[in-house]
Amino acid sequence: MKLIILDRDGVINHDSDEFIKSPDEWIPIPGSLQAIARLNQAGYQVVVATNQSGIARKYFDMATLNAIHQKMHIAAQQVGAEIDTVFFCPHAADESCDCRKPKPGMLHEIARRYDISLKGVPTVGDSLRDLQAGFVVGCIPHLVLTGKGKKTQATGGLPPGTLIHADLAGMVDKLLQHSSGTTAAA
Ligand SMILES: O=P(O)(O)OC[C@@H](O)[C@H]1O[C@@H](OP(=O)(O)O)[C@@H](O)[C@@H](O)[C@@H]1O
Ligand SMILES: [Mg+2]
Ligand SMILES: [Zn+2]
Repeated sequence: MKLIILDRDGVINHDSDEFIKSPDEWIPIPGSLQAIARLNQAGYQVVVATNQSGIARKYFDMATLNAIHQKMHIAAQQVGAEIDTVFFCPHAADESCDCRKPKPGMLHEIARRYDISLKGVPTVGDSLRDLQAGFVVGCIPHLVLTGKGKKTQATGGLPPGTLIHADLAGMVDKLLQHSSGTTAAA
C-alpha cells in the first residue's frame, strides 16, 4: 500500500489568515482535487493531517469542522478522488498537546492506524511545521508554494532534502513521473 500525507489549508484548499471557518470558506485550489484522483489511480491512499486551532479559539465548532470536511470529501468524489482519512489537531499552541504540528503526534497516529512505517512516505505542506512533523518520522518533505508556501520558502530552514513545487498538481506530476520511471519528453 502506498500512502501520502497532505496538509489541508494551503495545499488542498486556499488558506486564509482569518482561518477557514465554514464550508463556504473552503475553496479547493485549482487542480488539487484532480491531483488527488491521479494519486488514487496510481495506487496511493491519501490522508490529511491538519492543525485546526480554530476549534480551541472557538472560531468554529466540531460540527462546522465536520461540515467543512464533508464538503471536501464530496468535492473530491466529484472528480473521482478519495481522501481516506482526515487527522486533525483541535488544540491551541499553549495546550502543549502531542498532535499539533510540528509535533509528530498525528503522524504517529497515521502510522498506527495504517500499520506502516512512515519512512520514505511523501508528506506535502505549505508551512514549515508541516514539513518538520513529517521529517522527524522519516517522511520525505515536499513544500508547495500555494497557501503560505512562498513565505515558508523565503523564511528558509527547511528540513534537509525538502523538494519544492508550485502546487500539489506539480508535486504529483513529479512523484508519478519518478515512480513510473518515465521522464518528460525533452
Ligand atoms: O495548514 P493546516 O495545518 O491544514 O491548517 C492551518 C489552519 O488551521 C490555520 O492555522 C493557523 O495557525 P495557528 O494554529 O494559529 O498557529 C493560521 O496559519 C491560519 O491562517 C490557518 O488557516
Ligand atoms: Mg497549511
Ligand atoms: Zn493537538
